[in-house]
This record gives sequence, C-alpha cells and structure tokens, in this order.
Amino acid sequence: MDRLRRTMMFVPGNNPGMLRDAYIYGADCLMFDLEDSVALTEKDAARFLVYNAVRTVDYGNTEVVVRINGLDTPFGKSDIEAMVIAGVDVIRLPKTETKQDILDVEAVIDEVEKKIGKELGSTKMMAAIEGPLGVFNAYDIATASDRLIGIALGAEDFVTNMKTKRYLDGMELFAARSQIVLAARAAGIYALDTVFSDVDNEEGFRKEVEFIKQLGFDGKSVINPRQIGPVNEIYTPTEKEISKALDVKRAIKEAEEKGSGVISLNGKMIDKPIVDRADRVLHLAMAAGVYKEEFGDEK
Ligand SMILES: CC(C)(COP(=O)(O)OP(=O)(O)OC[C@H]1O[C@@H](n2cnc3c(N)ncnc32)[C@H](O)[C@@H]1OP(=O)(O)O)[C@@H](O)C(=O)NCCC(=O)NCCSC(=O)C[C@@](O)(CC(=O)O)C(=O)O
Ligand SMILES: [Mg+2]
Repeated sequence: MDRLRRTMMFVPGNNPGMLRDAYIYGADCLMFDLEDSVALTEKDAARFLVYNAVRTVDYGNTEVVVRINGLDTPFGKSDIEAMVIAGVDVIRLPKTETKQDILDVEAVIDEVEKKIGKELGSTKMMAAIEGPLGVFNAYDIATASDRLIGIALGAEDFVTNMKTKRYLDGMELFAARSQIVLAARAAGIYALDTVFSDVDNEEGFRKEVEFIKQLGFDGKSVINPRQIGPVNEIYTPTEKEISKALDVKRAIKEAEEKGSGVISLNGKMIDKPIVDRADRVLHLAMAAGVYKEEFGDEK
C-alpha cells in the first residue's frame, strides 16, 4: 500500500468555486467530474474549467482524479486528451464493463503521453464498475492494465441497472461489493466503495462506512465535505488499536528471540497473519500521521 485513499470527493466539473476550494476539506483524493454531474450542454465548458483548475490550483498532496465520459460518448476522447495534458494523477473510467474498455482508454492515454513527451505510464487509471456485466468481469478489469490503481463500485447506476433501488441495509449491493473487493485484492490494487447520496443521514452513512471497512474496502467516494470527517475517522486507527498492534509486535519479537513463530497474548494466539494485520494498522496510522515508527519492519 503506498498512499491513503480513504476519502475520494466528487466535485462537479462545471462549478468553478468548488473546483477552487475543494482541497481545503481534507479529502485524500479529489475526483473532478466531467460525467453524470455535468449536463450535456456544459460538457465542453466543464472540461475547460477542470483543465484550468488542474493547471493552476495547487492541490498539494491531495490526489487529483478526473472522471471522464466514456469513449462511447462524443466527449470521452477529448476528455482524456485534455486531462493527460493538464497532468491529472488518475483518470477514472465510469461504467466499465469489460477489459477492452480499459485497453481502449489506455490506448488514448498512451498516444497523448507519447505526443507530449510525458513518461509513459505516469497517468494512472481507476475503473468504476456500475452494472452486472462489469461485476462479472471485475477480475479481468482489475488486471487489464498496470496503470490501474483501483476499482470502484458505482452503486446508483448499479441498482438502476439491477431494476432495484438503494436500501439502508445495503443487501442489494452485497454481491457486487464482495466481487469487487475480491477482484481488487486478487489483483493487488485498491478497492473503493461508492457514494452514499443522503448527505443529511449521518447515522446511516457511518453504518455504511463501518460495513465497507469490515468487507475490506480501502475507502469510499463521498459527495459532500460533511462526509469526509466520518470516513477519515473510521479508517484511521484509534489509540487503542495502535497500542494493541504494538503489543502484538512486542510479543512476536519475544517469541522469535526464543525461536518460536507463535505466542499467547492475553489468552489469544499471535502468529504471522495477526502480526501482518498489526503491521497494517501501524502503516495506516503512520500514513494518517497519528503514529511515528517504532518498529522498523511495518509494510
Ligand atoms: C450533494 C450536494 C448537492 C449538497 O449540496 P448542499 O448545497 O446541500 O451542500 P452544503 O453541505 O450546504 O455545502 C457546504 C459547502 O461545501 C461546498 N460543497 C458541497 N459539496 C461539495 C463538493 N462535492 N465539492 C466541493 N465543495 C462542495 C459548498 O459549495 C458549500 O461551500 P460554501 O458555500 O463555501 O460554504 C453537493 O454537496 C454536491 O453537489 N455534491 C457533489 C455531487 C456530485 O458530484 N455528484 C456526482 C457524483 S455521484 C454519481 O455520479 C453517482 C455514481 O456514479 C457514483 C459512483 O460512481 O460512485 C453512481 O453511479 O453511484
Ligand atoms: Mg454512476
């Protein structure tokens, strides 16, 4: 794991004020949108606005992602060309159905990078899966390109395609979420969950974040600054979790000094997978700035 992607905030690409100020709220990534939050009549203006924002605003360490329109629309190719030239970190492909969708977008990115003399492969990609075919093809999609840093669920489109709607318990998304998180883990890339559209329902939102963390997702798309704090909080290890992870590390060090790979700590067995999980807690805590390295071997 190389960086935190707990929160990825969608920002409509046709809103200059939001494009300018979005980084102040503390999301790990900003996702400027040229697709569904932009009306057809605004597509060219939004592309121009996002291009200028990426070129001129200093977003610091915040990762800049742009969700393009698909190549099956009149806007997709121009979106990719403009965003590679602008220098975005990641291009997000919506409604990904097959491996070929990834290869087609990659071919355009390759062409632009070569044309402008940019390092080949430096523009990363992310794929949103928003329908049943994409869910079936999740592993093929996740392994289609070295540029891919993650795959994400797009739940609003997914439930529409499935002829259902979103429920608070999320059962209608369980199969898709499971398939996506499995595919991402098998491919060694990030698993990213979808938006929660009821911005005023903080309790429901928190429950959903706890649940997707339990499933193994690395983070979640958000649509409003009020949703950033809860996700970052839930995904940042607590003092108690850090202290427990350090106890595990001390215990296994003691066991190894005695020539063993297993030891008991407070009545519970500690062995390699538990030590690996403790390493991950410490790594996330370090990345979030709430812990400074004590053991030298965290992954
Ligand atoms: C929801 C709402 C209208 C609420 O408005 P409200 O006015 O009630 O917001 P307030 O809380 O009052 O705002 C307080 C202050 O924050 C500023 N502020 C608000 N939101 C901000 C933001 N996003 N970025 C920067 N700044 C922001 C605002 O400007 C104000 O600033 P200021 O005036 O200075 O105080 C608004 O947030 C909003 O438009 N969100 C983005 C919606 C969007 O992008 N949708 C497309 C992506 S989903 C999709 O496509 C589905 C998907 O594809 C997804 C998938 O693939 O996962 C699928 O299929 O599922
Ligand atoms: Mg969508």
